[in-house]
Amino acid sequence: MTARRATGHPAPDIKPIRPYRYLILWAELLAVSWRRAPLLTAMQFVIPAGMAAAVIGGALALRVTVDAVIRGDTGSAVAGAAGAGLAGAAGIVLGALDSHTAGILIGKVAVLDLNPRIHRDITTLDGLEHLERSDFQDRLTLVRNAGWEIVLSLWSANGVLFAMLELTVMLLLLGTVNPWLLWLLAFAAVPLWFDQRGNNAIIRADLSAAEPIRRQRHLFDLATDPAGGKEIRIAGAGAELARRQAAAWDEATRLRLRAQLVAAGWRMAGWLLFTAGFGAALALVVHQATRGAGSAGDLVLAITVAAALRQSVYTGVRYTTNVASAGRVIEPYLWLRDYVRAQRNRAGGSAPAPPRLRHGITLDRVGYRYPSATGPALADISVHLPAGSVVALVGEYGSGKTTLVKLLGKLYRPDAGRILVDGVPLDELETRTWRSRISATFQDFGRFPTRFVENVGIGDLPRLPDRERIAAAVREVDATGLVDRLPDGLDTELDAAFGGVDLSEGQWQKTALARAAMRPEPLLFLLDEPTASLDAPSEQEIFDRQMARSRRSAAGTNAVTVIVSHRFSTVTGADLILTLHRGRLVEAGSHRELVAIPGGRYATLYRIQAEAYARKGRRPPESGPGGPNRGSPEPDVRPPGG
Ligand SMILES: Nc1ncnc2c1ncn2[C@@H]1O[C@H](COP(=O)(O)OP(=O)(O)OP(=O)(O)O)[C@@H](O)[C@H]1O
Repeated sequence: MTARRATGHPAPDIKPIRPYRYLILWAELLAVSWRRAPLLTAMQFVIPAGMAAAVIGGALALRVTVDAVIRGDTGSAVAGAAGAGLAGAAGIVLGALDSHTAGILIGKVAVLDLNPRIHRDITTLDGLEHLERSDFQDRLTLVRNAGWEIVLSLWSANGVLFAMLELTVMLLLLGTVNPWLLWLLAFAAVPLWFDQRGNNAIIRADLSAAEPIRRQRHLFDLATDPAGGKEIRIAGAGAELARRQAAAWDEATRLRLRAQLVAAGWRMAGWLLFTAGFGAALALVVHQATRGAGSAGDLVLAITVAAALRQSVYTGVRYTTNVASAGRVIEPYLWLRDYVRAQRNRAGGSAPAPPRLRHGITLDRVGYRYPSATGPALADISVHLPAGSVVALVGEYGSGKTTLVKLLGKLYRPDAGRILVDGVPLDELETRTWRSRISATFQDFGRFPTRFVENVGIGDLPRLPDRERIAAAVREVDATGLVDRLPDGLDTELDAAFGGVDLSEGQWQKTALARAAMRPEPLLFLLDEPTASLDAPSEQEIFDRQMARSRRSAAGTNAVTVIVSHRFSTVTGADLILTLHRGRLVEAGSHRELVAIPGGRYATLYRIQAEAYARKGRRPPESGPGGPNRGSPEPDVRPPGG
C-alpha cells in the first residue's frame, strides 16, 4: 500500500533540528570512527594539518629565497628554495593520502555501522503506524543507504575547520605585508555564505521531491512485480503506468533542477565578488612594492598566499557544500532518530505477560483512527473476550475487523479506551513478551526468500534450529504433502525472484499457517482470514485443526482465539461472534443468539448464505457450540457493504 499523507496523528514530539544537533551527531560519528579505525581517524587530523603547514611553510620559504637572492645570500637562498620544494612535495603527497584514507574510513563506518543502524532502528520499531505515515516514508526515502553521505559530512566539517585555520594563518601573513589585505577575509567569506543559501534551496527541493520519487519507484515496482504485473497486462495498463511514472519523475526533476539553478546563481555571484576582491588586493601590493614600501619577498609572499587563499577558500567552500548538502540526509536522519526514540519511549510497558489467562481480554470503549484517515476505523468498542473462548469477527469490507486484530497484537495503540489482559492494560505489558505469546496469521502473509524450514521456523525464533518442532508445525497445519513435493523438502529455497522455487498462493498461505503454529503456548491466536487463499476442503481441514488447537490451548493456557472469516461454517461454532459495522460493534453473542435477533445484521448475512445453499440444493450449515461444521464446500458469501 502506498503511504498516504499524514493528516491525523502528529509525529510524536519531534522538535525542529537545530544546528547544535549536527555537532552532537558529528561527535557521535567521531567516536564510532575512532572505535572502528583509530589510525585512519587520527590521520584525518594529521594530514590536513600537514597540508596547511606545507602551504604556509612554502610561501614563507619563497619569501626567504627571494629576499636572500636580492641580498646575495646564496646559502639562505638555497635553503629557502629547498624548503619551498619540500613543502610543495609534501602538499602533493598529503593531498593524495587525504582523499584515499578518508574514503576508506567513511566506507567502513557507513557500511559497517551507520547503514545497519538505520535499518535496525526502522525494522525494530514497534507497531506499524510509522510505515503508514507519509512524513516517515518521505524521510526514509532520503535516508535509505545514506550512511556514506552522513559520515562524509563529519570529515567535510573537519575539512572546513582546517580550511578556516589555514585561512586565518594566511590572512595574518598577508596582514604583515599590508593590513588592508585583511579585507580579503570578507571577500573569502562571501562565496561560503552564498553557497550556503543555494544549498538550503536544494535541501528544501529534495524534501519536496521525495514524494514524487517514491511514487515513481512504487509505480516501477508495481509494473515489474509479477503479482501486480498480471493484472496490469490483462488490463493493458502498462503504458498508463509508464506515463504516470514519467510524470512523477518529471515533477521530481523539475523541483530539483529549479533549486540547482538557484544554487548555481548564488555560487556564481559569490565567486565574482571574491575575484573582484582578489584583483584589488594584488593591485594594492604591486602599488606598495613599486613605491618601495615593501620588499620583493613581501610581494612574492603576498602573491603566493593570495593565490593559495583562493584554493583554500575553494576547499572550504567545497567542504561547506558537502556539509550543507549532507543536511539533505542529516535532517531526515535526525528526524527519524527522534521519531524512533519518541516511539520507543511511548512504547513503555514492562509488565510480563501472564503464564495463562484467568479472565480474558476486555476492550473498554476502544477507538482507533489511522494517521492518514479522516474518520475512525474503530469507535467505542466494549466487549469481554473470555479466557479459553473462540471469538469470531464478522462484518462487511472495511468494517474494522483487521484493525481490531492488529490492536490486540499491539501493532497499533488505541487512540481511545483501553484493552485489558486479565485486568492489566495492554499498554503496561512489555510488547516483546506479549507478542511472544501470540500466534498469528494474516490475510497478507509474509513470503520470505529463504529455505522453507526457515520460513516456518522464524515463527518462533528461539526454535529456528529445532527441525523436529518445525516438522511438527508443518504436520499441524496439514502441509506435509506440500513439503513432500518440494525438490529439497524442508531445505528447499523459496521465491523464484531469488533463485528459489515459487509456491502457489495457497501453498504460501499454508507455509504462513505452519509458521504461526510454531509457538508452543500462545495466550492469543489471531487468525485474520487465515485460509482466504485455500480451497474449501483445505479450509475446512485447517479450521478443524485450528479449533482443536484452540480447545487444547484453552485447557493449557486458557488462550483466546480471534478469527476473522467471511465463511459462516467457520463462524457458527465460535463461542462469541462480534458483528462490526462501520467500525462499531453492533451485535455480540453466540450463533444461536444472533440468528434469533429479528432483522439483525448477523441474521441477515447468515440468511443470505443459507439462501445461496438452498439455490445450490444443499443444506445450510448447522450451528452448534461443539465446533465448526464439516461438509461440502460452501459459497463465500460476503456481507453487503454498509
Ligand atoms: N493503513 C490504513 N490507513 C488508513 N486507513 C486504513 C488503513 N487500513 C485500513 N484502513 C481503513 O480502516 C477501516 C477498517 O479497515 P479494516 O482493514 O480494519 O477492515 P476489515 O473489516 O478488516 O476489512 P476487510 O474485510 O476488507 O479485510 C477501513 O475504512 C479502511 O479503509
